[in-house]
Amino acid sequence: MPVIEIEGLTKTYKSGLQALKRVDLSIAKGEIFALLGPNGAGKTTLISIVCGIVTPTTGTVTADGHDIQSDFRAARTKIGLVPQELTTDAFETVLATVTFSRGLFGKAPNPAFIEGVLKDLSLWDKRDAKIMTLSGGMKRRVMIAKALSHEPDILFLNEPTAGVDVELRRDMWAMVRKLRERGVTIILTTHYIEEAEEMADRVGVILKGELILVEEKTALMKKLGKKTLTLNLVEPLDAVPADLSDWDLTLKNEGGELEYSFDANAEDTGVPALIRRLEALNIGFKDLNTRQSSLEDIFVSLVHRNGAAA
Ligand SMILES: Nc1ncnc2c1ncn2[C@@H]1O[C@H](COP(=O)(O)OP(=O)(O)OP(=O)(O)O)[C@@H](O)[C@H]1O
Repeated sequence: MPVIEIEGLTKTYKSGLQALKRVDLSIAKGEIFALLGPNGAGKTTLISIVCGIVTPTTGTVTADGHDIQSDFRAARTKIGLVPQELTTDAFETVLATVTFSRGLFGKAPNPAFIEGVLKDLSLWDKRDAKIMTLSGGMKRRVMIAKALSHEPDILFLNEPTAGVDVELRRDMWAMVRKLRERGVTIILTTHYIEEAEEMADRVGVILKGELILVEEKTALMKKLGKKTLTLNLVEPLDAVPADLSDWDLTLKNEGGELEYSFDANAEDTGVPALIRRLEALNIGFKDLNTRQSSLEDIFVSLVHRNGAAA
């Protein structure tokens, strides 16, 4: 059963800018879904519509079966949103802010639950601190605590780790996993592909308002995955020799490294023949290694391909 169902969603802002072009997307309960896309692709617009902050031009969205427009309150109660920007009262304490946030959703007070949330986010010791006295990372944790205060089943994280340090990023990832274990569905947008690679069950790529791809992360990496063979040459080369034009080669590191990108799933990868040819040409190498292309490589090539096509 999908927990979020998006059908025929479009958004044209008053300026005439079409931020979303017919998005259809269904997200299953308990899934971690990563929405990737460059700046201005429409990620925030999409999230804002689902959270009822922006009105769609056409299309429907349901959250846990509730239409986000006709049944707004019920839909909104199911959702927690951690926005990109910090929006919170600087003069309030951590505990008051998070407690108040729960109240906004009409939920009965539950101090024990709030205590648990603050402890999970290592905020309990700071509960009496005013927000303005906290570090940027701590403020971000407060935003997450606020979003979780009313026990949502669906959590939107808009660029959760933009500009945070490595430690906080790891903490966030751990927290996201913990939430998922409890059955919370998580939709995150990110610029850090590493983050999607680490966390997501499924990945959606949005470009210029279009959801150009939605796929299981592992399948995506397998399907589009390439491997790169790097050879550390004995003598640097000025250019890739014409005799090697059958292979997709690039020189790196001032000609000291030869890189060969190939389809790891292919019957004939071209690797053995390349090695033989190098030997015949007397191009020696000291060392070699191969690596699987990352989600980042895949993403960059997708953006490149679509950008070039447009
Ligand atoms: N209120 C608005 N009025 C007019 N245009 C808007 C408005 N909000 C966003 N846009 C435009 O819609 C497009 C999509 O913006 P959106 O914020 O959804 O992208 P994004 O993928 O979240 O980007 P980022 O990663 O930079 O936040 C952009 O071209 C943006 O300038």
